[in-house]
Amino acid sequence: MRKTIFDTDTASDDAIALMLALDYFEVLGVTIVAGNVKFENEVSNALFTLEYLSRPDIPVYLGAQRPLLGQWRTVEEVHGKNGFGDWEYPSPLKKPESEFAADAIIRLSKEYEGELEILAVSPLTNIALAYLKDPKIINRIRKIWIMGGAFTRGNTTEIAEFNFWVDPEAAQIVLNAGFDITIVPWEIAEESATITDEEWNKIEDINTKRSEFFIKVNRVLREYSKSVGSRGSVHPDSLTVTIAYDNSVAIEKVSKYVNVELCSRSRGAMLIDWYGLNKRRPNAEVVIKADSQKFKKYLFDSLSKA
Ligand SMILES: O=c1[nH]cnc2c1ncn2[C@@H]1O[C@H](CO)[C@@H](O)[C@H]1O
Repeated sequence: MRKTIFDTDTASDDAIALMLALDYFEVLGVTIVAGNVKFENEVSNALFTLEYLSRPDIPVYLGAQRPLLGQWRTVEEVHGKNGFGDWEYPSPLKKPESEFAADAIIRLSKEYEGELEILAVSPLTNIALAYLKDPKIINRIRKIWIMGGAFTRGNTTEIAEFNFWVDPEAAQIVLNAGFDITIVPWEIAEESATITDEEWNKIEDINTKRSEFFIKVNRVLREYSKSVGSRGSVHPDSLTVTIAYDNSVAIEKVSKYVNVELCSRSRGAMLIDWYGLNKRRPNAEVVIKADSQKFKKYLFDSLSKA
């Protein structure tokens, strides 16, 4: 099995993405970063998810509790107060590790040199810190799969997607470091990874421990997504993990030089040099079309497991 680290600001869809990652990969660690909701809620959500899915053996490492430089806001309106749709789940017994997330990423990249992949469904602060401490890490990490960026329809500002918006400095550092990167932008998820009412009802009917988990953690996400005009709950992190596992889910991709804007109103905007105007080598593959049916088949298969 391919070896991965799951880097997450654990709320709603992050937890479903973690469930998929546990099915598809050997997850060597879960690293927590500031983003969606209060840090302590993200930690608790990750610990609980691992217990709920009977994987308390997987270590959880605490990472950056704020972005490198900027101010950010958490988005409880999107995921519920605790990030898990206000579900008052029992407190997890499992505890996090004492090693700092960025140090764990560096150590694991040495132990599994050339093999380790990172599933980055969160702001990129932890990965930027790991790179700043040990720049040679770029030669040891096989691949980083990033959920981030919007082409034009920002979900956090007019132009910015949440993960890039929370820590655009970190995103810029990671994108320009020299890693092998694939980016799954926001609009691709909205197009291909939105769970409609009909699909939501089908998930309710599956009636497994996993489907019950899906419904509970995503309840507020669904209401929020519909209130801003999406056709249902949007699952960008789950789509990213599925594309990492089966690249044929990404139907169209382009290799381009990608950067992130750091300034004022357009802070966090994804800048794609479509026409090679900068004469810079492509630093990322960007997914521009995904196979919705194939993604949903993977999701439903996983939710149907006992
Ligand atoms: O409005 C939202 N819908 C879905 N995900 C969101 C939203 N706001 C923040 N996130 C979080 O940021 C990424 C997507 O931009 C996802 O990683 C999700 O965890």
